[in-house]
Amino acid sequence: MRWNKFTLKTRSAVEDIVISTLAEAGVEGVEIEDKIPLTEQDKQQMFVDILPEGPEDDGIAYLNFYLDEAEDKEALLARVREALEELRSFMDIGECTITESQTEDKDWINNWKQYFHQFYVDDILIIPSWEEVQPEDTPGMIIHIDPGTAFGTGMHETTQLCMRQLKKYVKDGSEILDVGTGSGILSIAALKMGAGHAVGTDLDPCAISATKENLEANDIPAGKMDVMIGNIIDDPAVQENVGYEKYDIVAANILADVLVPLTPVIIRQMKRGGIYITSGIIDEKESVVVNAVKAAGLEVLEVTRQGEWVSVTARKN
Ligand SMILES: C[S@@+](CC[C@H](N)C(=O)[O-])C[C@H]1O[C@@H](n2cnc3c(N)ncnc32)[C@H](O)[C@@H]1O
Repeated sequence: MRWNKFTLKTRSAVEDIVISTLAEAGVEGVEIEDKIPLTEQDKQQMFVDILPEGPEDDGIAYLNFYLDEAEDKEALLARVREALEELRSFMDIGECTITESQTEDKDWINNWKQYFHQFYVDDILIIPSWEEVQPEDTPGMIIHIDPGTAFGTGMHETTQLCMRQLKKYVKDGSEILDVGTGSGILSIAALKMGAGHAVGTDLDPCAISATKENLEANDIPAGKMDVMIGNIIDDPAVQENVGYEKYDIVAANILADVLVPLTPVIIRQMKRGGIYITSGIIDEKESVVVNAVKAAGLEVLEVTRQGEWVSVTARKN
C-alpha cells in the first residue's frame, strides 16, 4: 500500500499540544522527529544503554502523519489547518507549514519479518510463528515466537545468555519471575524446561498481547503465565501483586541502569536459595551490576558473556 506522508514543522516545546490538536482533527498516530534527548524511561523501554552524543536541541520538531492514498486528504488537511489556526491564537506554535510526500510501498510494521528466520540457541530451535518446522529440523525444544511490537525474538545476545542460564537452573515446578518479559520468550523457554508457572512484568503494554499469542503458539495453557504492566522498582501495587518470597528464579534482561535499582527490590520477591539471572549488561557496566548484586546480599555464581554483552547469575542464600 502507498501512503501520503505529511510533515508539519513546529516548535519542540509545544509538540505535545500540537499532537493532541492533530488527534482532535482526526489524525491517527504521529511520528516525532526532534532533537530532544531521550528520557530515562524512553531509554529503558527502547533497550538503549549508551547513546551516541546527539546534536543539540534546536527547538524544532517535525511531526509526520500518514494517510492511505485512498483517504480524502483535502478534508483532513482543512480540519488540521483550521485547528492549528485556533491554537495559534493561544500560543506560539511556530511555522506549522505542512509538506507532502509519498512513501514507498512498504508494510512498515511487518517489514522486519523478512530478516527473522528460524535459528538455534544451542539445541533450542527458535522459529517465527509464521514459519513451519521442517522434518529435517533437529528434534529438541522448539519455541514459536512472534514478538509483534514487543521486544524478544531470541536473536539478541542478551536473550540467549538468559536462556542458557535458565537451562542450567530451571527445575520441575520452578516459579519464575520474568522482569521485562517483552514477547514472553524467557518465560516460555522456562515453562518448556519444566517450570510450573511464570509471572512476567513490563512497562510496555504490548507485552500483554504478545505473551498471550506466544503462549498459544507454543500450546502452553494461559494459566501457566500471568503478565503485569507497571514498574516493579517503585510501584508497591506491582510488588504486592507479584508476591514476596515466592520465586525460585528471577530473570531480568533489562539494562545495567535498571538492574541497579531493581536488585534490592527483587530480592524480597525471591525464595531463599532462589536464583537471579540478569542480562542486558553492556561489558563496560559489568562491575556496576556485580557490585549491586553483592550489595544486595546475593552470592555471585557466574558471569557469562556473548559479544559485548554480559549476564550475571547470583543466589539468595
Ligand atoms: C531487552 S528487553 C527483554 C525482552 C525479553 N525478556 C528478552 O529477553 O528478549 C527489555 C524489556 O524490559 C522492559 N523494561 C524496561 N524497564 C522495565 C522495568 N522497570 N520493569 C519492567 N520492564 C521493564 C522493556 O519494556 C523491554 O520489554
